[in-house]
Amino acid sequence: MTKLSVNINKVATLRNSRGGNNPDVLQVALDCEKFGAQGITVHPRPDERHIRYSDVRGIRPLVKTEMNIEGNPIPKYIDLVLEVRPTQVTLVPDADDQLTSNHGWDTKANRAFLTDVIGRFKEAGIRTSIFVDADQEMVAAAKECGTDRVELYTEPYAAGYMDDRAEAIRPFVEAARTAREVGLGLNAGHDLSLVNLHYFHENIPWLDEVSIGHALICDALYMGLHPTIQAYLKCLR
Ligand SMILES: CC(=O)[C@@H](O)[C@H](O)COP(=O)(O)O
Ligand SMILES: NCC(=O)COP(=O)(O)O
Repeated sequence: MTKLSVNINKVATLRNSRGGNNPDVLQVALDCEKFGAQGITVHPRPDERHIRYSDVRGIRPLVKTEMNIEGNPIPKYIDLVLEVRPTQVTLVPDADDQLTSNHGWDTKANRAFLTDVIGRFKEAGIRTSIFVDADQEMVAAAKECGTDRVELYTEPYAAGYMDDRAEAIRPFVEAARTAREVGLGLNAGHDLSLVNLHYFHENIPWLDEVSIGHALICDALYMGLHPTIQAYLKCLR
């Protein structure tokens, strides 16, 4: 079974645009679960322009499914994750001022650093995942860092889907096979949508989790949050 984890960063971005607490990010997290989401993802950035560190602390006790915290393991992020103890932490190599995530880790060049950070989170009983490009070498090297899972960065798949979806999925199937062979769990995310999700899942049915935010929240503007979450779940059946 592939779990759908809803990334609620975009809801926080909307709230932050006016100050105040509308929409209420904590309530949206609860409602996503009520409407069928099997996890909640947040990605606090150092400048807190999307989800805030205080949101992460507020959401943790409310989430009854799985909580996934994504981000660059700078010291204050590591402290937050160890304090909040989510189900899963996903390490993403974002620069401070990056608009959004746009690449995975070089797991060979950063092996010592990643091994150390992964070890600290695993010691605290937190499942770990490393954000990687669809590159078999990077997936295999992620295993050597001691992580439980990898998350494949799917933006290139989403970008290539309309032109030639068979070609766009190819490196992802290869990377996913490597993950399975070396015994890593498998997540995926970034720009997955109602257009491209079903084909992705059909080709990689052993996926453990997808985390989806931007397209899902956009769809919810038209369809409503409950029908939207149900539509995404249908793509994963
Ligand atoms: C790692 C990843 O792909 C997501 O966490 C994504 O970066 C979230 O995007 P925003 O923070 O831009 O909403
Ligand atoms: N890890 C990917 C994620 O959480 C959501 O990415 P996106 O759907 O907002 O592009």
